Amino acid sequence: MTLKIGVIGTGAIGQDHIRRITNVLSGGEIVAVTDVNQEQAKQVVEVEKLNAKVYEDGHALIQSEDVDALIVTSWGPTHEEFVLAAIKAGKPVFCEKPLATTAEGCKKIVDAEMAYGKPLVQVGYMRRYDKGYQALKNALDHQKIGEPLMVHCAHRNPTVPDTYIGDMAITDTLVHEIDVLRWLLNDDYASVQIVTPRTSSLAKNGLKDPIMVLLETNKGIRIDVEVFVNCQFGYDIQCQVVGETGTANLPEPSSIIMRSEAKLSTEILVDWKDRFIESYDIELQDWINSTKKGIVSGPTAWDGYVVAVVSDACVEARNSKGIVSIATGDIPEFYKGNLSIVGEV
Ligand SMILES: NC(=O)C1=CN([C@@H]2O[C@H](COP(=O)(O)OP(=O)(O)OC[C@H]3O[C@@H](n4cnc5c(N)ncnc54)[C@H](O)[C@@H]3O)[C@@H](O)[C@H]2O)C=CC1
Ligand SMILES: O=C1[C@@H](O)[C@H](O)[C@@H](O)[C@H](O)[C@H]1O
Repeated sequence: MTLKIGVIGTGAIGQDHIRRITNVLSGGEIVAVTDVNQEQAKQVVEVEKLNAKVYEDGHALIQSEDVDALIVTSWGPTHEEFVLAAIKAGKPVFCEKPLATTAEGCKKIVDAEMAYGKPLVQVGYMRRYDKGYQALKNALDHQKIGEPLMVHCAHRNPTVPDTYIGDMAITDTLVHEIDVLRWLLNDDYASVQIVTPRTSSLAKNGLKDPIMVLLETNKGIRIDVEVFVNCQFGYDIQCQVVGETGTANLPEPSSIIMRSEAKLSTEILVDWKDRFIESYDIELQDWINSTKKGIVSGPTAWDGYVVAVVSDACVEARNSKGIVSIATGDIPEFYKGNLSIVGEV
């Protein structure tokens, strides 16, 4: 059976997911699309040669009998509304990060899903599907460097668009580390502090860029994450775990090593689409397969909620310039069987 999928939001990642489902993956077909920019949605149908109907809005698409499952790739602040509507319609939904822009919004989704009685929601935290992060997790789970003590991370974007404003360094960018590190370490966060170095003269729109995020986990592991979204030189993701008997680093994406013109060089990727291309493919294929089986095997609404609680605390820490405690609460029974299945390597 082919999973008939409707996509809400045909911007950058919406188009990317449409392309991979149409040309790379198996078992799914895009039968419906919508975007507030209707012209763009029509163009995507044309360019990708989709046999898909363009709906006037997300709600009409969700209600359509032609659609089995949904992908939400519209702007972050619209996710909550569409995910709640999908749950009400009893349809599985893959929602790009963030699940909602506030913990309160995510909690409404968690409550609605539990009231529905069956998991329907997967959140697009694709780093859990990255082979590099999976290898790192494997090393930690098998005690290859002893107990983890510290983690040093960097999340660098070359530049960001003018729509990237306010707290997005936290709510749009840092959220990837918040999700993947709790999965990697099998731990949750206890507190956060944010320190701001001198701001880059190349940062636009009043952004304080870079920032340094200092997290502490319940087990006492200390994490520092540099978020620098105008670093100019490339899309650069770093993660080093320091354990009791060694260190383990996230591998660099593979690239040829050149000796030329008296220089030894390797390329650095510049686009997030390329850095995690394989992870997105694996993630969406897993979602299609799991949805057909009627299960959620990737990051759940609970994971999306926890990330939002931590992200809210980070925003508070930045504003107050102090150390903010984090209490994510106990995972409900409902979500226990669904956690971290993609982590088993
Ligand atoms: N997992 C990942 O690595 C990535 C995730 N994302 C997430 O995906 C989402 C979309 O990001 P981009 O594609 O980069 O943004 P984008 O701005 O390129 O595309 C978003 C699209 O949603 C449409 N849209 C906005 N409100 C809508 C509504 N109410 N109904 C229908 N369409 C609506 C816009 O017109 C636009 O075409 C964001 O939440 C972002 O955080 C984006 C990039 C990478
Ligand atoms: O999710 C993503 C974007 O939305 C976000 O704006 C970037 O900072 C991240 O690196 C990218 O992975």
